[in-house]
Amino acid sequence: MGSIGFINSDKELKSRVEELFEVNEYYEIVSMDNRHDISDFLDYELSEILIINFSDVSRSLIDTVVKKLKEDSWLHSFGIIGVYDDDDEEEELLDRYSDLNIMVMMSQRRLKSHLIKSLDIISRERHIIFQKVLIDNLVENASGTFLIESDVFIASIYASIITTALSQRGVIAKDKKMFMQLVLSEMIVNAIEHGNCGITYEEKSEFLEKGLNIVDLIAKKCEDPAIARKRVYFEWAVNNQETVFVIRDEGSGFDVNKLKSKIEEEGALALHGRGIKMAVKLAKEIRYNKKGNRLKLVFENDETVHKETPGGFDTEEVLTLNKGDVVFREDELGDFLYYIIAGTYNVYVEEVLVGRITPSDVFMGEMSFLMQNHRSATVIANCPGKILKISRNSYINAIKKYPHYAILLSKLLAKKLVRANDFKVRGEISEV
Ligand SMILES: Nc1ncnc2c1ncn2[C@@H]1O[C@@H]2COP(=O)(O)O[C@H]2[C@H]1O
Repeated sequence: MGSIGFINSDKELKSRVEELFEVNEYYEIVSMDNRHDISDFLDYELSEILIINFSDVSRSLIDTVVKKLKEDSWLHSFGIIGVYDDDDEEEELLDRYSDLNIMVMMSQRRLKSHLIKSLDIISRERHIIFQKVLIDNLVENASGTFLIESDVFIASIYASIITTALSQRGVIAKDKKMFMQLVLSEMIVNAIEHGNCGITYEEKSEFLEKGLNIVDLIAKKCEDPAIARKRVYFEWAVNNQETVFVIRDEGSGFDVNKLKSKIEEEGALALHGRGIKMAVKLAKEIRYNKKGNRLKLVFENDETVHKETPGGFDTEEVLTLNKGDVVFREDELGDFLYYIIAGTYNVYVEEVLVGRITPSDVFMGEMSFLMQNHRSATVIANCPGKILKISRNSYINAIKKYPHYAILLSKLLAKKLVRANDFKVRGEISEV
């Protein structure tokens, strides 16, 4: 996962966060409290996760991140874990920084219980998120299921993982991402609260009126092992036209007709949270099963969204390939580098399969491109795919403008080498 950047100038918070990482061998944290270090870190580490203190008095630190993102949002496609102190309003912060890919926001109180836990989930599911390790194919269907425990914070992480992936794939517009994330996370929270934990609206209101937090009510319910064992099943499937989500819980359901008539009576669904209100606006279809413990939401894909490509290459030619198409042949002169938008590709040397290239490699054809000589292998599309053809001139110009493109290419080559070593040792084609 590489280093995780922590942007913050609050000394007390710094030591609290670093303490959490000390006992964890898996992640390495780099704390930064000045613009210069942040700039360098973002350019050269190309980190996947940043932790940002959004209550930082030194706002210019956050502005540095925003500026970098504006320069090249493809290169800096990291997810953000936001922390704030209790004087700040989470919703206000989310609104203010809606351009940033905030995967989860947590108050400083929750750091101990949720920071490492959130990182673990993002790290486990990272294959479906980050642009540079993106899912194989734009044209093929993709689907998956998450099993979610009764933890309200975790719900929002899963919702953001999937909406981040959809937005990066160009399935939903960036400005819609935040709303879809909110809808899904509220629906999952409903399934946890009212489904698995069996909390009634009356019980919830009573608890809240006492000034208590719903998180504590859920924790209290989970003292019963039978409730604690229950999970929410969050399924997603995306095809060329639409994205379907199914949220199912293990509770006893509720009277769907009663909800329907309440909805008709109250028009704007006054009694039911912002999640349902937004879902009604955004979704093409919302359907509960009879029992009321399974919700299906269908969203139409946004056809007008352009999938992000690396900055500086916007005018290059996009090639569409079919299975079996030859991208280039061994020994040809290699003047172009290819950015992989979609598809998987087999690599043959003297007709022997030696490797497989996927979008996680980001580029292909970099070897002869860099060394100005002949292609080291023949590359053939393994399924329908899309690639961006980048000329030497364009790449060199991009490096002049953003020197870290050179670092990115070196990092990718190093990864490929690790994989090739793996292939030599184990004789199998693995994904790094
Ligand atoms: N063993 C390998 N595993 C994965 N990709 C490879 C391997 N060997 C060559 N390639 C890729 O195939 C490309 C063939 O053309 P290039 O030599 O320009 O650049 C090469 C790399 O992008």
